[in-house]
Amino acid sequence: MKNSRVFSKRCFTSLRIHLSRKKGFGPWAVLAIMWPTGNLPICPHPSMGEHQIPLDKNFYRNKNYFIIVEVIKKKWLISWIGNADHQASVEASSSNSGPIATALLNGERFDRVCLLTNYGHNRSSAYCSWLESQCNYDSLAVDLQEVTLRSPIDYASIYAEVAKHLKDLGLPREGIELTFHLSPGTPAMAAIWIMLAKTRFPARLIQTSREHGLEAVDFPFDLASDFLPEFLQRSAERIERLSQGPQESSPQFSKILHCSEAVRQQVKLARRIAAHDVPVLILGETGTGKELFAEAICAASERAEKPFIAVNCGAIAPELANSELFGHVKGAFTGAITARKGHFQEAHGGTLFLDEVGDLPLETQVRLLRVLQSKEVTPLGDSKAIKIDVRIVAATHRDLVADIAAGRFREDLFHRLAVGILRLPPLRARDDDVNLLAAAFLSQINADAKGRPEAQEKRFSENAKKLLRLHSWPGNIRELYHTVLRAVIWSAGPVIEGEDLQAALLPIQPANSDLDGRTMAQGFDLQELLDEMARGHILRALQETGNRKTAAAKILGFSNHQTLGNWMKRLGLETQD
Ligand SMILES: Nc1ncnc2c1ncn2[C@@H]1O[C@H](COP(=O)(O)OP(=O)(O)OP(=O)(O)O)[C@@H](O)[C@H]1O
Repeated sequence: MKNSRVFSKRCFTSLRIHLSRKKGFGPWAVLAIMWPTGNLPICPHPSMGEHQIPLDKNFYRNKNYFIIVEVIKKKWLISWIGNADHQASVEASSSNSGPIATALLNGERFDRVCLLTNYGHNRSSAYCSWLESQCNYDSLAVDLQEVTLRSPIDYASIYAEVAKHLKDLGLPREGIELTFHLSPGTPAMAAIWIMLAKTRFPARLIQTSREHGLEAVDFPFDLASDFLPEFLQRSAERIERLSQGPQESSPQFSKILHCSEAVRQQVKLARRIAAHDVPVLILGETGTGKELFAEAICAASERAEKPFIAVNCGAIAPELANSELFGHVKGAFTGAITARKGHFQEAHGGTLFLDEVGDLPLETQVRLLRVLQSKEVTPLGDSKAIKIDVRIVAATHRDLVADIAAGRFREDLFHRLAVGILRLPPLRARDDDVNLLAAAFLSQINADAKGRPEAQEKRFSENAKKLLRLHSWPGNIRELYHTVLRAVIWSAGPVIEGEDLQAALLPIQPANSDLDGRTMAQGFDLQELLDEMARGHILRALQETGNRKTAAAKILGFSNHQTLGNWMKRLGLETQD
């Protein structure tokens, strides 16, 4: 359940529901009306179009209505055909139908079943016909893919063939929920499924056995997040190796004010990587100076005299992303009255800064990867590819490791962009940088104000400096600059007192700030803070599921509703059955 709105104490006599492709909701979106009790009295067919739904006014009076937008994903099962499957089909014993048939007969329904086989054509086709006849689906269509392996225990060829087949199927794809069946085939085949499911092709895993029937397989680890941090570390080492000869002192980096060791390291890496014409990925919270670093890298590179085009990918409407980046010809789509060059063509010869690259839709990520590989762009509606020579510097504040694991960011694109990685630390982790930056901003503001009749040369009191050090700066350097500017305005005399600074600090902090809105200076009880968060999330999950504990437990990642019950008891939450 992705999104819901509560219409409190309102009555509808009828409701017009428009089913459409919604931004970010994948291909199928279902609007339904849901009772607080969890019933679904109306659930229109998940197809496009408008539905007029009559409602009984009295029946609905004084109740809360939830309008639910739920994504219905198509379910695909992918599996090898194993020896046990063949045997079951030949022996036709009712007690053992083999791993694949067991999954189809005892589990949820799949919209598509794709089977890989390294057995002969006749045997595998016969098995598929048998499987179709066994399953009580109205019409089960099994796709069979014959594969040649060096051997059924040769990891390299299993990996190459499976990955190729999944790519040919256009996976991973929004709107498709993948399931891999681990039981058929060799242990090497199972190992490859696990590896792919945890990295490039996020998928659920299942297994079957005679004793336990069908089971979901859960792993208490995540390859993407366990592996990628190490990869990031190795990338920094790779940049060090890339650099040869004495380090130039590049004045272009002088705008990056710092005295902390953490930033010094990043500037050193950036200086070196500027000299190599490779893509760069800059990671860091908002306001940490990612764009400043990108500009300095461009200015210190051989492309300094060529265009530097900065694009905020997060600000582009998803449906316009392809045309913005790659351009379009006249009439390519409704509204394309004239042809337009994309940012790639505008940056030809120079540097393209893709800020918030993690916000690009998956389809644009695929095109971007293709452009980076082929060094050619094809504007929308055109058939001719245009050669381009562009250096990419990308940046994001998002946790790309989590995005890759969740299938929101393509791992192959990540590797392509992350030849050089810079990780900009948040301001709170930069030792004395706060005071240095605040002093620099204050003297710049003093200098700008000079000559104005009411201008006063301002300085910080010791108390104000202390407060600067204690604040957690969730908006980082951007927040620091604006706070100093506000404090200059608030302070009546030449000294910025602690109270002036306190008044200038923004009271609202983002929900994901480390201390949930509190500063270190205020002090906090970690356990109490965690319990408070847990209470909030549990109540939200219960509200969204109409108090159905099993469904709420699933949302919260608990294995069953008893675990949720235990948490609720410990946190003093009443069960509202
Ligand atoms: N080390 C620094 N020295 C001086 N000014 C800095 C420094 N780092 C950042 N700034 C300034 O802080 C502001 C925010 O920096 P920038 O726009 O580069 O951050 P960002 O990480 O790209 O932010 P966002 O993720 O929101 O796009 C800019 O005005 C920039 O000039």
